[in-house]
Amino acid sequence: MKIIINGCNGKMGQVLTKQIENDPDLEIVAGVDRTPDKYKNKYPVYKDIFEFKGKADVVIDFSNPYYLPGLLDYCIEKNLPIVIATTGFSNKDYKDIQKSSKKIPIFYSANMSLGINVLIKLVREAAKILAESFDIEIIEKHHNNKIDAPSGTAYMIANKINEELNNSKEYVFGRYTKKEKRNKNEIGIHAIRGGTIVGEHSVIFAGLDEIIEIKHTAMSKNIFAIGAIKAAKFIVNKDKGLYSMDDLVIT
Ligand SMILES: NC(=O)c1ccc[n+]([C@@H]2O[C@H](COP(=O)([O-])OP(=O)(O)OC[C@H]3O[C@@H](n4cnc5c(N)ncnc54)[C@H](O)[C@@H]3O)[C@@H](O)[C@H]2O)c1
Ligand SMILES: O=C(O)C1=N[C@H](C(=O)O)CCC1
Repeated sequence: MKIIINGCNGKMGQVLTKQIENDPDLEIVAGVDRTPDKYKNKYPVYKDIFEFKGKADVVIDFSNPYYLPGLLDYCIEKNLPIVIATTGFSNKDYKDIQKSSKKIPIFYSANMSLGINVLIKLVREAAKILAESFDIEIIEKHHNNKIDAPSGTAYMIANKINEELNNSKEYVFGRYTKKEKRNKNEIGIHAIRGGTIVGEHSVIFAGLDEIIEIKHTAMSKNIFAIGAIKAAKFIVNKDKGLYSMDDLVIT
């Protein structure tokens, strides 16, 4: 499988490079990054994906939302499947991803780890039982180089809980602007940034005299790269459409 890595000189791009280079079935044919000379990669790196004239089977993207329009245009023009792992997208970006998936296969997940996707399954079940009488709060922690907040994963967890509750919840980000008591219809979402924290997500169900906390801790970035490779192997021969971890790990 011939792969283009978009954002290849970022932290995730470099972890993904190592994982792919250890798999004899995979080949990186090109990388794309706005700082193409930052590392001595074994593959050519371009500033703009349209500069690559060779053949590829799939694109894996760990970069920045700024890249999205060009990336989708390229994949549609070449009829290439794409795995999008970038976070921090706007509502318009999500609509563009959905629209593009009517033409090409797109796999999107804000978190490629197996663990977070099992956590989502667990918190959906818990929310079904507890939402009437328990307050739900999400806390995420990441390293001090992360640009977007709250994390794409925190949004994804909140959206899945809300889906389970007929979209009855509204999101409250931090509480410093609020001078009133907590409303029952809220999901609070809180972001912490510091040091080299790879990624932690806790979902807290707080009730009368009892608390349930369901937590995932990422111990290395390898879990995201391994998940993205699995996603690439999964969509490479799929028809156009929008795919997610639900299709890959949760049956
Ligand atoms: N889905 C997942 O499982 C998962 C896991 C980890 C990270 N991420 C997401 O992946 C993205 C990348 O994470 P990272 O830690 O590697 O970040 P990073 O900042 O280390 O890397 C991003 C790379 O993209 C390039 N880039 C950024 N903006 C650009 C622009 N405007 N034009 C061209 N190139 C640009 C940068 O040069 C950099 O090399 C983030 O959105 C992060 O949240 C997702
Ligand atoms: O390191 C990051 O940046 C991460 N971003 C994703 C998110 O925003 O949810 C997934 C975890 C790591």
